[in-house]
Amino acid sequence: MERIMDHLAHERSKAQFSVEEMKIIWAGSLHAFQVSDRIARLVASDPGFRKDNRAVLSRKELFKSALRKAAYVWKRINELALSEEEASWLRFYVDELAYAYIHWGMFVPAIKGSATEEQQQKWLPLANNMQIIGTYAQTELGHGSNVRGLETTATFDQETDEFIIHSPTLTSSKWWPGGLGKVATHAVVYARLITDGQDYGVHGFLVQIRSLDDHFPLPGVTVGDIGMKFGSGAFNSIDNGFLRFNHVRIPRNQMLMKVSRVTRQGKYVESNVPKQLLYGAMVYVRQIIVADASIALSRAVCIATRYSAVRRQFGPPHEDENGKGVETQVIDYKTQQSRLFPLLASAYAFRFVGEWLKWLYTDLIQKLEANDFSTLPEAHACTAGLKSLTTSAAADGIKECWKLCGGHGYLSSSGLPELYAAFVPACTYEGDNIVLLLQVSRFLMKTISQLQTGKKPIGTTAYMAHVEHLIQCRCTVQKAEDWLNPSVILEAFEARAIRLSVACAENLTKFATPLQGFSELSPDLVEAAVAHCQLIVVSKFIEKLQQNIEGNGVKQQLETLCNIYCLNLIHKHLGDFLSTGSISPKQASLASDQLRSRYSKLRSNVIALVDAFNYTDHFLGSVLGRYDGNVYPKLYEEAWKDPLNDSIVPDGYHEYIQPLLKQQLQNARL
Ligand SMILES: CCCCCCCCCCC/C=C/C(=O)SCCNC(=O)CCNC(=O)[C@H](O)C(C)(C)COP(=O)(O)OP(=O)(O)OC[C@H]1O[C@@H](n2cnc3c(N)ncnc32)[C@H](O)[C@@H]1OP(=O)(O)O
Ligand SMILES: Cc1cc2nc3c(=O)[nH]c(=O)nc-3n(C[C@H](O)[C@H](O)[C@H](O)COP(=O)(O)OP(=O)(O)OC[C@H]3O[C@@H](n4cnc5c(N)ncnc54)[C@H](O)[C@@H]3O)c2cc1C
Repeated sequence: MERIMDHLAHERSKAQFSVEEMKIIWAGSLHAFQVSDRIARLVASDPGFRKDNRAVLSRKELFKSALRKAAYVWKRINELALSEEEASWLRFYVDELAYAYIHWGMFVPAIKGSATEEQQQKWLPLANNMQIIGTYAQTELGHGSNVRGLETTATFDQETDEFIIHSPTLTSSKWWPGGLGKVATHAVVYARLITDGQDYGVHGFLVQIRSLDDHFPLPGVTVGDIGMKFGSGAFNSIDNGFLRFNHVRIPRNQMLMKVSRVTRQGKYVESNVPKQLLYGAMVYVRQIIVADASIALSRAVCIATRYSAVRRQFGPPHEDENGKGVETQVIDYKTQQSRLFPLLASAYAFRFVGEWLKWLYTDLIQKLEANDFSTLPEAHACTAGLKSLTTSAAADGIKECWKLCGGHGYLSSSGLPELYAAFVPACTYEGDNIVLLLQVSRFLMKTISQLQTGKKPIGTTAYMAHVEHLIQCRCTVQKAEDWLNPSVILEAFEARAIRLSVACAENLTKFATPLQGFSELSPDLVEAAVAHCQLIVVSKFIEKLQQNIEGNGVKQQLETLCNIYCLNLIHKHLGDFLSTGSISPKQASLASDQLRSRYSKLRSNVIALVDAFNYTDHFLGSVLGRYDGNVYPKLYEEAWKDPLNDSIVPDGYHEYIQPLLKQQLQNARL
């Protein structure tokens, strides 16, 4: 036991940079680090936030435990008079999916984004004080991705000045909203607005669904939970629900009227803001999900990295720091490094692109407030594309981390199965990842077509202004070290992205209609969108390195991580880089050489690099990822805690094992 604890300490002593400074870089600022660190410790030390028993709870127990914790969170927020920032850190570190995620993450943002000032004044205080609990009811049984295809209707009744909310078909039942099944009292419901016999498409409405007195559904409302979901804990602590309306009436002023409104006379009036703002909550949440992706991936990487340094298999016996003969740490196998280190680099890359996306979103909101809608299409494309790219990579990465931990990774106590089950739906919710990439490709094709009209591309598409150069330029790499030059890397990624996009644009012209072309070429369009989004991540990582980064050795580590992120992408997408002529086969081989050399350079720093995430053992929730590396005794301890070990002889022995054994014995004797 001592040896293993010493072992991680030895790993930490090898770090060539200041972990404390890296923690600040990871957190985003000294202030963010201090607040998050304080709240993380507060949660970890409070037995009310215990979560190590989750895997063995039944669905009902799990749900009730999540309700208890959500109420306790609210109590602590008020008792400690936490600021909004501190409260959101508290909810984050409690790490239990419950209705509060949707209430704060979607219901409140939907009101902020789509309600008028007057409506916000009425509803936000109620929501902010938890006098009502809200959900976001958009998806239906029959339609999720195709929002325009939603069937729920909101028909204006001029006589009573009300909307009648109705579910005309089974497929129009709302299906999936979190917190809806058993908890929410109110919902932002997306329904087709019909007035004067005309259908104006999907709009948002604020609908009360349960009584605030006895919690029973209001007349005309049928509501319940949609059932168990993937994994044992994960999303099963939350009540994703179904909801059907039978001519439920709401006052006219509960239509969210920032984008358009219906007058007392039933006239539909559009305001000067683009109708896409109705989808504003999705832009907001997609940006948050990118940050979630870096957190989920970094958790998994932290577990797999620490465990890989503890775990030893095979190899000629080495001498450890105490001169004892020991086997090889699995982290020293080059295959382990080539699977793990790019994931570590990706966690950092996603962190920085998430930081930038948050800035982009804040900038968008400021512009929208000044009635400047010019950056909305780019913000939509960036949030959609990066949500897709980072969640797909993080979900795959978590799965890989679990395999990197061998058999023990499959144990619930590793924390990895539940992390995977909790995160993998991020590839679907807030927009299916392929559907979102198709939105990006639509934006790219539009940008390319506008190049011919002389319109200057801006922001993340600014590189397209250099299309003539990028289409024919040749990569200048001659030796492996040349791959460490950021401008060389950037140009290779720009060339690959624009060449894929331009090829799609040219191929689209060969079809009878754009619709037919988009449909036939959609796999290629998705690849072009991925290339563009990867370029964004690469360029934001490189930009981050151009900032003033303080701390002994910190910048050097980030440079190595950035190189690994970029070179590994080249390695994985070699087909694209070669087929577009963005690099040559010889340069690809030099990139692989350089990648191997970067792994060796990173090796002695990896434990410190995952320490810089500053995750408490409570938050990590993993025996394999423990800070002290004391894995084996704790695994053994955890095994004893399983309910099956409550009794020496299991329940069922007398009914099913003993009679069977007896029967077989008797048969043998006969
Ligand atoms: C361990 C970690 C745990 C983390 C736990 C977190 C908690 C989890 C909570 C999960 C909550 C989940 C909630 C949900 O899922 S809510 C439902 C979300 N639903 C979707 O995302 C649906 C996806 N579909 C869509 O977004 C759209 O319908 C789609 C964009 C696909 C529409 O395509 P369509 O071709 O029909 O286009 P439109 O006619 O609708 O659009 C026309 C133009 O509008 C532009 N556009 C589209 N969307 C937006 C937007 N959001 N903002 C701005 N602009 C937008 C589109 O590009 C078109 O523009 P152009 O005409 O200029 O091309
Ligand atoms: C855990 C979880 C929580 C959720 N929470 C909420 C919530 O709080 N509120 C809410 O309203 N919704 C919620 N949702 C629903 C979620 O937003 C939808 O499931 C999501 O938008 C995907 O839509 P879909 O299920 O209709 O998938 P579909 O669109 O039916 O996708 C099925 C397949 O078809 C493909 N596909 C679909 N359209 C196209 C196309 N045009 N081109 C190419 N391929 C296509 C997809 O790529 C996918 O492979 C939640 C879902 C999950 C899993």
